[in-house]
Amino acid sequence: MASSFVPRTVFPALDSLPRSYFLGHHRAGLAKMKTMLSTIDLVIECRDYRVPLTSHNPLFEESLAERERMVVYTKKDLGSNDTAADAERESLLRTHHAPHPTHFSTCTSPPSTRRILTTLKAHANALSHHSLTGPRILVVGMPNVGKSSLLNALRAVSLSRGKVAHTGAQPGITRKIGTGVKILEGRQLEAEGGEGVYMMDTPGVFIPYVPNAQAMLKLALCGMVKDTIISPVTLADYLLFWINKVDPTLYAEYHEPTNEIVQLLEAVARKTGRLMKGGVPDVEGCALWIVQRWRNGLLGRFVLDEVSKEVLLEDGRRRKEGGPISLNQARRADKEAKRVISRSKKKAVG
Ligand SMILES: Nc1nc2c(ncn2[C@@H]2O[C@H](COP(=O)(O)OP(=O)(O)OP(=O)(O)O)[C@@H](O)[C@H]2O)c(=O)[nH]1
Repeated sequence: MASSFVPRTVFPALDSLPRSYFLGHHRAGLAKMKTMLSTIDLVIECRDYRVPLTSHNPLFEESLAERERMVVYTKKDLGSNDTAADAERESLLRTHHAPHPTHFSTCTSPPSTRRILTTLKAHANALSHHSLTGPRILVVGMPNVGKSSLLNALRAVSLSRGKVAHTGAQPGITRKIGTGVKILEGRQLEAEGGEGVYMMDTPGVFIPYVPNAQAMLKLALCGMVKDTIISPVTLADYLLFWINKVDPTLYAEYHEPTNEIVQLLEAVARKTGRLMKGGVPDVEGCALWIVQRWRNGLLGRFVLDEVSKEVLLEDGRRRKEGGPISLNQARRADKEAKRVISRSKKKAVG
């Protein structure tokens, strides 16, 4: 019965879970970004609002530190429905990133895009005295965080132009650094703006070493890791763990509150007709389906990282102690990721 249901307070440790997804094109993309820095005026670093701490990739600060930076938390609409909690979270994150400007974006919300454009204009106005061609911006972030969608949104709101960057539900849609795309006309700037403000899309770059299995699960749940890397049932189980903490009635149309993922998935299979030969429930297919529903905001909207003054302080301290990550370490992580992917492919074939 719902009234006697007790959600799990801890998720199993899962020590064997892959912890790396740092691929060759991530490393190559980052190295190229580094060589381009002298032609860049501003780096926009995107992080996912649902995992504001976990989606922080230290590689960007280390490799692109010489340039001014703006932090944009994407997919704000998928984060929460609690206005007071959002306001507090946003204020803490703004203070945490100061003096870098921080924005919270929903790619389909013109007001949030306009706020970013206002900051970009101010930045460009301050710069354009010494730039002949106009300011250049690089947008960086983890895979699937919403970089291309942000670029398209800025261009649509500012110039009423259509989509130029490819977007998609899986990570790795953008594989190469794009040519500059205009997001502001020179005449939209107060000072001499040259040809306008151009933005370059970049491939998503994953964190070389994910500190623990829970962090990997959070990143995978938010879609930053290909769905073939972690078993869909494990991912769905992690989602169920979170939904039960937030509101177990979110899946009431399929099952009463439960901590048993297979029970829930079988109920989903029966209800939605996802059955295999002989009427066997397609548990894996249903696992992917419910994860996808959550990613689309159809199974609750909530933030997976706790954000408080203490947590932010502790996170900053831990990262400082962790020291910089060299590209050699990243290369080793790249090899490890390839091993993990090849193992998971073999498993899928077997
Ligand atoms: N709900 C919601 N979905 C978003 C938002 N921004 C992006 N998305 C979705 O997130 C997915 C990934 O977006 P992309 O813009 O392709 O992400 P990316 O960072 O360019 O991805 P890579 O190619 O892996 O680097 C797409 O399905 C987008 O529609 C947002 O603000 N809200």
